[in-house]
Amino acid sequence: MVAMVTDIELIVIAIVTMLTPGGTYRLNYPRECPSPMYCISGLREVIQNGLVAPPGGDFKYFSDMSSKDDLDVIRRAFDELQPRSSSRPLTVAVVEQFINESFEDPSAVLKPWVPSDWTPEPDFLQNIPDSNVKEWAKGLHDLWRDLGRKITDDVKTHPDRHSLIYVPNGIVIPGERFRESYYWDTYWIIKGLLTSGMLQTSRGLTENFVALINKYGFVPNGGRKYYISRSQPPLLAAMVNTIYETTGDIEDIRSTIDALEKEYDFWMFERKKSVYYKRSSYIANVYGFNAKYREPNDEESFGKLTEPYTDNMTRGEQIGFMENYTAACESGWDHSSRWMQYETDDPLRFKLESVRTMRVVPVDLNAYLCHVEMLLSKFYTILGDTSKANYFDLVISDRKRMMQTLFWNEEEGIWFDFDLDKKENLPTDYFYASSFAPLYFKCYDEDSIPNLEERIINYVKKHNLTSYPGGIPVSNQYTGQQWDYPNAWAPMQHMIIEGLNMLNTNESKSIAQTLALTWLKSNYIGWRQTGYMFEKYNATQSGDPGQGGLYKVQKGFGWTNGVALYLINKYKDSLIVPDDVNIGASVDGAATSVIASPVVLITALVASFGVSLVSVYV
Ligand SMILES: OC[C@H]1O[C@H](O[C@H]2O[C@H](CO)[C@@H](O)[C@H](O)[C@H]2O)[C@H](O)[C@@H](O)[C@@H]1O
Repeated sequence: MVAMVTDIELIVIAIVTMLTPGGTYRLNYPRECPSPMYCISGLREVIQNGLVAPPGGDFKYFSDMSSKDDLDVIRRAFDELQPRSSSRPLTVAVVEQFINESFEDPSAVLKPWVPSDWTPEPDFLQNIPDSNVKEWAKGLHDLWRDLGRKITDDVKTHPDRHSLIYVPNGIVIPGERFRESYYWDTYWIIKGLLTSGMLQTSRGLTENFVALINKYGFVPNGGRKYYISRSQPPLLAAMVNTIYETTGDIEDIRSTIDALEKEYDFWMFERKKSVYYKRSSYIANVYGFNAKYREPNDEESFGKLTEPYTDNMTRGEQIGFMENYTAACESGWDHSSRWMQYETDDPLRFKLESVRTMRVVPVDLNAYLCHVEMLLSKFYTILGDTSKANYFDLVISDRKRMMQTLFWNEEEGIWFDFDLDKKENLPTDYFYASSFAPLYFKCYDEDSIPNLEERIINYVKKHNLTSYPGGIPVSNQYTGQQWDYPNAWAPMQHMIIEGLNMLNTNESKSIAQTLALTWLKSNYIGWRQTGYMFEKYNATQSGDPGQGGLYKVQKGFGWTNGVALYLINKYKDSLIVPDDVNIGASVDGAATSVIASPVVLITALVASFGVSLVSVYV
């Protein structure tokens, strides 16, 4: 029987209220300046108007700089510079000099950090049979030293001077412009760290998130104040569980449980929707943003990323756009056709201007939260609190019923997002990697889906997922956005490979292995050609980095390395990588080029997609 909304809501509110310290749900919202340079009036406008250019053309750099003195002092100094008459205009040189004198490079407060549990020859390397793979795995393991950072004490003592949020332990960053920690990336980073035997570092990362939950009530998108109006996919419980499965140490649970429940409350109070469908009501979760925290357009790039889209909008439209844009950032899928108008006759079809994230009930978010509920039940059972464990069991069965009704598509044999306006699934001929989230997180009732294994395998075959040389594309729609075709992302490969593996049939395991080997081969070729690991790849060309979106493809790269290390370790006995890779190919002109110039590469990419590439910073 499906409970009516009022019943479920009453139960959820009563019990969550009962569980919340102090009896009521309260979200802290410190009014903080998103970033120092952003809060010097006049300077902010000068930057927004593009009078001065940041290094690499990336305005996020300005938001990441620290002020050398208290903001009031910097403000006064800037006021002094303001032209008193048009005969003394504020010139580029004057502003540049002011920025140089008053602010410092973002790296000043993020010191390179080699985690103390990093060792040159971790155990897992010894068991890799192929020598090329072994050398590559060693190179990946070494990258933890490049991506480790420690936040200096100045950020703690003078928080107003920095956009960075102080956390007590070292962090592992994704790489390049992403020079702070990111929430959901860290789940896959931890998969790799544990492969590398770095338990203490992994625990430190989860402790940092616990500190953020204690401060804000949730984990912000990333470790900067300009990210505190939104979170990212809630994977902290899954991180804790991954650590607990390695250690079996109950302390790993005891020390995080209160924060995990507090975070769960955030999602259940701040990101909840009642959905009335087929004469019943359900509670589901959607991505959104906290207007209480700040204006929706206080984002990190001084409006430079969104300007082209909002220029011709009214103020009201701009606010609606920014709310949905920010909600898309919270999903981690920023940006994607998943959140846009998709009707074929809509002139705004697949245009970022039409972003409507808050009108979509996302299948992956609900699978993540279902998993949180399962883990809270598991953790409370381990801690001996049966009444809380029972409560979460109850919630899980409602969650599964909701997911079966709103997301499961009997014709296609997989789960899809639900459109709140149309009251139906998003078009089922569109492929999105997120459809596999309930499989990976086991959020379904086996009794309600006969032949699940066969259904899922048929779906994989229908979309020829094993046929892509560069990994599974995140979607089958081309929009020029980065969470769309032909980009292939490490976290999605991991989720699909593991989901198929867990189905535990010979065929599903063999497909999982094929997908894993293809992905690793592509990562390896890219690495050999350029010397880098990338944030995303091109599904259509083994070894090529991904493209499109609002910033150029980033190197580093935290979650890609984490997934590669994890999969190398799992498939080491079948993994053989090619010997004859052309070494030295160029990616956006960064590496030494002996075979292709950037122009040749871009021309080749354009030819293979049949469309022009969209990128603000390329
Ligand atoms: O500045 C643009 C966006 O950059 C981030 O998103 C992308 O990188 C993150 C770090 O790897 C990743 O978690 C996310 O899935 C990517 O789309 C940032 O998280 C966004 O909020 C931001 O708008």
